[in-house]
Amino acid sequence: MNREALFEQIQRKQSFLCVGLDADPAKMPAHLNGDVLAFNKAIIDATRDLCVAYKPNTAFYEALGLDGMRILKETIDYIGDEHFTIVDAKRGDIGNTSRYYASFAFNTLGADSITVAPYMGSDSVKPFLEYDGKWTILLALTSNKGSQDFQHASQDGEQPLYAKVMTRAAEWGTADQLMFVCGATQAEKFAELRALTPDYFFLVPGIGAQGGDLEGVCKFGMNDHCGLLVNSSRGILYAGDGEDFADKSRAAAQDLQTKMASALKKYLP
Ligand SMILES: O=c1ccn([C@@H]2O[C@H](COP(=O)(O)O)[C@@H](O)[C@H]2O)c(=O)[nH]1
Repeated sequence: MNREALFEQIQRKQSFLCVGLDADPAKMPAHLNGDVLAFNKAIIDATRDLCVAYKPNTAFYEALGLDGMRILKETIDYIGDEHFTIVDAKRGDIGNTSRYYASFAFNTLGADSITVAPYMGSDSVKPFLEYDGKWTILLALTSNKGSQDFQHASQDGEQPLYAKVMTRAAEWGTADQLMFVCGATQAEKFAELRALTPDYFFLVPGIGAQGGDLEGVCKFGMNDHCGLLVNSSRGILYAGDGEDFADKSRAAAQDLQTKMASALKKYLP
């Protein structure tokens, strides 16, 4: 899916919501007996018209063993082409290995994008960027407390690491093939992040359970293509735990979509 098609979908649905598919059998409603695929399908059916993207985090599927890989693939197939799909795997290795991480996400799973860690530098990221029509989503300023350890640090009075990552990576990939992960818990930095990379989309996790600031993210992070995909995983998936869990998930997604529709009216240039 290209940037224009993504923006068209955002405008049509008045939503830039990404539903995170972090399916945890221990948190799923008891009556599903741990059937992760049935759970995912029910969540997808309940939220399709309210979101523009889905983000399965591979950790939850890897933990299920061989069956998890099948469920991950069947989930992505079930989502279909209308939505932007993000394989949240935070990959990145020497180039020869990254090529196979990229092949898994794009050829095997058929996803639109994969999250990648920038720590190993340009040759570890470039194999992901070689796929036409696919996206690399690079970790820039993550939502967790540990982002303070390295990402906020600067060496010898230079810009902080997150800023260096964004500036350098924008030389490797255009705004039509590269996005950045910027956590909603870092909303006070969004004006700076947007100034560093005016045209790029940001994948923004951290609202809901992690306490991120949706309004701040929208106010300082929106660009003329919206430029934001805001993710919620637990806040939507586990809004209910009874037979009506999908209705509860829909209500949680609807609440976010309503807020996003007002933010688009207020902040879309
Ligand atoms: O900085 C980051 C990068 C990735 N994540 C992932 O996003 C979801 C968030 O889940 P919630 O339940 O909505 O908190 C999860 O898959 C994380 O691994 C992130 O949180 N922060």
